[in-house]
Amino acid sequence: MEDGGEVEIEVYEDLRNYSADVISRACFGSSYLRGEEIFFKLRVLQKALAKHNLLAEITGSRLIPNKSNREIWKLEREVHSLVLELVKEGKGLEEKNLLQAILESAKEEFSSLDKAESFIVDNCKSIYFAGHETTHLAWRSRCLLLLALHPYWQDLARAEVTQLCGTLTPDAHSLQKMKILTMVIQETLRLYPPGPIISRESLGDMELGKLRIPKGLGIYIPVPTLHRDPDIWGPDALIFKPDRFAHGVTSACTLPQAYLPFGVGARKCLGQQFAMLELTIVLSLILSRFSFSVSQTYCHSPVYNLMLEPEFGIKLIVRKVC
Ligand code: HEM
Repeated sequence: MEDGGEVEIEVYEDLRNYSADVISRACFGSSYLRGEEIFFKLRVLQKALAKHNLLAEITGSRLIPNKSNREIWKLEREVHSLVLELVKEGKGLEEKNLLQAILESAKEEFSSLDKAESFIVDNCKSIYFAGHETTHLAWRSRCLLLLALHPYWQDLARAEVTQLCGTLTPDAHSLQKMKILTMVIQETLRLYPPGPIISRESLGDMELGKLRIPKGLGIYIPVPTLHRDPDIWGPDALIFKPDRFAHGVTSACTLPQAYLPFGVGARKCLGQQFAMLELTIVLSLILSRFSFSVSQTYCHSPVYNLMLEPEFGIKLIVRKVC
């Protein structure tokens, strides 16, 4: 792209691949290309699983050998063997990565091979869903889209990056000071939390206000509903307004516990700091090199595929910043 020139880019798929690359390197080290193969299969599995209606499911329906369940089982077997092949390849390697850490835990925890294998495969799947799709959705797509729609905030964030880094790559010192970008990310996660539902199971009979909750009941917390409630965020709850976070979450709303982009309690997101850092680095790099606006061909249509995804991708008009 020449200085001053502009080009239309469908950023969603490119950024998804970038995300797979980052998390594959972090998880699988030098085997990241094989990691990407696994991520690709898991993506297909994610789409197949999303066809189930979470809230209106009949108990046991996932055990019926119909076409959709057979497809899911086949994919699960394929992912299982791919992960185990990768584990065999990685055995004996000296490098320290997440996969090696999972292998060591499995060795310590389980004496049975079957249980150890399920533990390894389940953890690899969790990292994919938890670490790859979420971050991808949160920033590469939604942050860029919201900044493209709000040039005022885009200019402000770029000015901050330029002031802190000049022509240099952001480092640990400058990243810590990026207040505007942090506010933009927080506000994006409020309006578009990548994990729209947090689930829990009641471990015992309990009462919650006037509700009686029996043991074993599945509880689904609709995060976007809490994040857009005017009683909590004020009458401008639906508006993109990053400066509501200028003094942190506590001052941004009347009930800070209702801000749940990374979940809550003991099972809260393990990758929160990693994700925030990754978000800030990539956004600052993009902002320092390009300005962008939304293409007229962009069609806003979020769909639920276990995560909220833009059905037709995200098209931006991108210009080089001189
Ligand atoms: C913007 C990016 C991200 C968002 C919005 C996000 C959000 C979430 C949410 C909502 C949960 C469920 C928490 C709960 O049930 O209370 C979760 C769990 C988890 N996340 Fe993230 N996540 C992100 C990035 C990452 C990354 C980059 C990693 C790993 C490198 C990661 C690893 C995990 C893991 C392992 C869990 C399961 C924790 C457990 O069950 O104990 N996440 N995340």
